[in-house]
Amino acid sequence: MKVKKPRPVNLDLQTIRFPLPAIASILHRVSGVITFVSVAILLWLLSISLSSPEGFASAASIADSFFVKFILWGVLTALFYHIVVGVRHLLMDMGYFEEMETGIASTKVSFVIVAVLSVFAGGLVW
Ligand code: HEM
Repeated sequence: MKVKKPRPVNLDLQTIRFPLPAIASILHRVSGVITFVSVAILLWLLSISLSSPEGFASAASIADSFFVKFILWGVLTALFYHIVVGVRHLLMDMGYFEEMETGIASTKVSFVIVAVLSVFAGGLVW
């Protein structure tokens, strides 16, 4: 079929403005992937720590560096983000927050909850 008038096409990602719920959705997928990868690493660390008293000591020394603590904090923040925004997603599946205004408001509330939990995660790690 031939289109008479060419339709406007904008594939330049740098000029597309995403609404806040769209950004939250993309980050939710990213946080899911981070959680998926980190589960394997955390299980490996757990198995070392449970293997023997020496194993526990070496797992504790691995987790003692600033770099590893920073990664652990990031992993916990990604997990909290995934859970909080995931619950919001499930509420949307039930029919809540489907309009643009409530969608944006619930996204902002989710971000604030995640920020608080992220500070809490920092307290746990350090
Ligand atoms: C080890 C734990 C978890 C892992 C590795 C994980 C991983 C993922 C990944 C990779 C996705 C993206 C799928 C996609 O966008 O195609 C996803 C989606 C989702 N996750 Fe998780 N997840 C975990 C725990 C949870 C928890 C505790 C919740 C609780 C609310 C949750 C809620 C959701 C929801 C609602 C979606 C669908 C989002 C959508 O349809 O766009 N997840 N998860």
